[in-house]
Amino acid sequence: MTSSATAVEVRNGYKYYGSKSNPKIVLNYLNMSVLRGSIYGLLGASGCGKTTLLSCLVGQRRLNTGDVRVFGVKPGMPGSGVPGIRVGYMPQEIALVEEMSVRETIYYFGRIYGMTDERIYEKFKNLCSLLQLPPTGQLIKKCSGGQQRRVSFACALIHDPELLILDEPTVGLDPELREKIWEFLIETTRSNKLAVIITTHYIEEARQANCIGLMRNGVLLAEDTPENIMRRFEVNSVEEAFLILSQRQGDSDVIDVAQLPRADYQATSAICDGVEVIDSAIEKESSIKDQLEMEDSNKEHKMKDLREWLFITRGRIKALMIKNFVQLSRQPSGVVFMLLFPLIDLTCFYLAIGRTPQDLKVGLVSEEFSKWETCHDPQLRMVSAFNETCYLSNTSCLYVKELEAMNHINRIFYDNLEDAYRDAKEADILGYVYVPHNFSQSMQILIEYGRNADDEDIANAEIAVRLDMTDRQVSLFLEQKLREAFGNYLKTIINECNLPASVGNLPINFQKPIYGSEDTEFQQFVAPGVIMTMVFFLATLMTASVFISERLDGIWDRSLVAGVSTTQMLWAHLFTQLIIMIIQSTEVIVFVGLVFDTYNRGSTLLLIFLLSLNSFCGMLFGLLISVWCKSHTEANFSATGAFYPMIILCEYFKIILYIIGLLWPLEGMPTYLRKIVVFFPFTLSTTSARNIIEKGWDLTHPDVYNGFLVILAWIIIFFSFCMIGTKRNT
Ligand SMILES: Nc1ncnc2c1ncn2[C@@H]1O[C@H](COP(=O)(O)OP(=O)(O)OP(=O)(O)O)[C@@H](O)[C@H]1O
Repeated sequence: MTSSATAVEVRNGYKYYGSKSNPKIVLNYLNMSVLRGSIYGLLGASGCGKTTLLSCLVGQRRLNTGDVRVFGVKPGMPGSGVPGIRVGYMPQEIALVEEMSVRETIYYFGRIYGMTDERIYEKFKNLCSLLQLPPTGQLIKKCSGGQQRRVSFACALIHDPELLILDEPTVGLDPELREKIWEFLIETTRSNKLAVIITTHYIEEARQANCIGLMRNGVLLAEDTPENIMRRFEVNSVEEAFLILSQRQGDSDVIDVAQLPRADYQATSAICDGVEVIDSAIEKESSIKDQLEMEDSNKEHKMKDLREWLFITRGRIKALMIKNFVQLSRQPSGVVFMLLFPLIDLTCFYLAIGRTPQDLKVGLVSEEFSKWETCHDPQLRMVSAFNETCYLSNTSCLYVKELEAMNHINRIFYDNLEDAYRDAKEADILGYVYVPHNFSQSMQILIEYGRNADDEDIANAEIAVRLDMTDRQVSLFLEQKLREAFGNYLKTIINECNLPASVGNLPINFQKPIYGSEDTEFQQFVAPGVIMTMVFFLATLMTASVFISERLDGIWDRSLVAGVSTTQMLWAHLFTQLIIMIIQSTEVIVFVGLVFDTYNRGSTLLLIFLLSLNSFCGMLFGLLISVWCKSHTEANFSATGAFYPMIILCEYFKIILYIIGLLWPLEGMPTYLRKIVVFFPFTLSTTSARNIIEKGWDLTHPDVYNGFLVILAWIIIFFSFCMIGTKRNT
């Protein structure tokens, strides 16, 4: 049974990485005991499993078999305080937020441990002088390696833990400071019940520990006081003893536990118990009293945890959110990414897409006259009504004038058809318009005789157009403009010939639109989809990158060991980003409204709400990517991989991609696919946005609230998968 004097006990600890069928054994039925009020030096070659063992002690990892007890309870049990307030952990890597100052870092950990700011201040003052911390306002990234290590050490000590676990704390520190740290550890373990487990590559400094565990290939070869170890091997240094022991075990990577010398293998606390490491007062405590005390202490901790849960949770969320904002605000690229990129992207969109094409080169050939200069003759009469007869001549000039009025078309005049055709073939012009020799006369006959005109006149009253149709959007636009010009040409003739206006009209009348206007800008139509997708993926990339950095830097793990739950971490991030998303959405809507004069017939607030919800959804998607991806590269691949199918399949993006020549209308999709894509994050939400903007509908309309419901459903799906993934990872 674990005595109250025992802080840490590992029995038959077995742990492997990799698969069950091909395990890489890191802890091989290891036994270990650490007493309260003592320093335990854990020594061993690189890769022997020290960090893995420590991570099992702080509840970061679990053993595959065997038992770990910290203060008599399994790490991770509710109310155990491990991970959490009872343990101070300094990992091997720095695991601090580079953008935070020394002071902010210490306060971050203090708040996470549930300390009041006054208490943090007091402790901080002491630690500053003890560890010679750098100036309090200095950013961590501006500190030297040794300074960062000292700050990291201070973070592990800030809350007066009962168990201090230090993974190579003295690497990179000068001898004087190393000595000071050891003095501090010896003093603190003597004066209170602090237990310290320390790993170090400076084997000789471990002489100052009360107990040493020599580890190799996942087992403790020996566990004893430094003096006993040196005595047993008849050497003068711990290093020599370790060398002899290692040589005895040979170079084999696998150590057969059963073959270890009994005294070494058992490596029990009883051996280290012999050391006078505990104050006489502590020694005198009876085991019964110890037991009661331990139970009381556990109960007390449980009660305390319950009482302080609200206070600590609030403090932690606050600490995490402050950290997030500091991190973001001190990374100029982050601010640019979140606030400036949307504006830059939108500006590019509004300047590049949906604008009316200009300067379209079209060739003009008219066989009505030999030189185009004829059209500039002020005496030229193209239409003259006389005795109820309307005479037309050279009216190709009239058509050319109509084209000129259109602004979009750059007319290139040719004297013959061959030249125009050659240039069109060379793609110097987009096509040509050809007016036959007796066009005006034939047109006159057609107007006069209608269906009695002969076939030749009907054929000659026709303007021939030949276009390069490879750029479909441009050629469709040109076609429309050429028809429009002909309509205007006809109206002028009908007007000047005093004929009824309806003669020139098609018998179809497009009346005032129900919604929108006849000249609805293409941009106005596409903009909601662009904005929705843009904010979604900016949020995705930003979140994935923040979370992966946090995990790679070790801050995530360190915060978990400090007692923060994954749920708290997620909520803090979600709150932070939600605030950013609301700012971003407001900024985007105000920007497009003011700068690009985009109208909104519905509620702006509802639009901001929809956009924020959409980017929140994108953020959760980023979170999901970060949970399942190990590196930035993997995350970027996943985000990009998801981006294209989503936008290609979503209704409105087909149009943008159509413009750049990649896509076909949604109506061309197989019916089953159309039914699927409506459940994609942007499809119905974009419809909602357009219905708010164009039709002024509110949340009571199904075509508005359906978009909200789909986004909410995705938020729930992403969040659930995030929780599952995070729990699985931890
Ligand atoms: N997540 C992991 N997945 C697979 N193997 C791992 C993982 N973490 C550690 N290992 C392997 O387990 C072994 C023990 O690693 P560990 O970090 O515990 O050693 P260590 O004694 O702390 O080394 P060092 O002194 O260099 O820090 C090493 O061979 C390492 O490569």
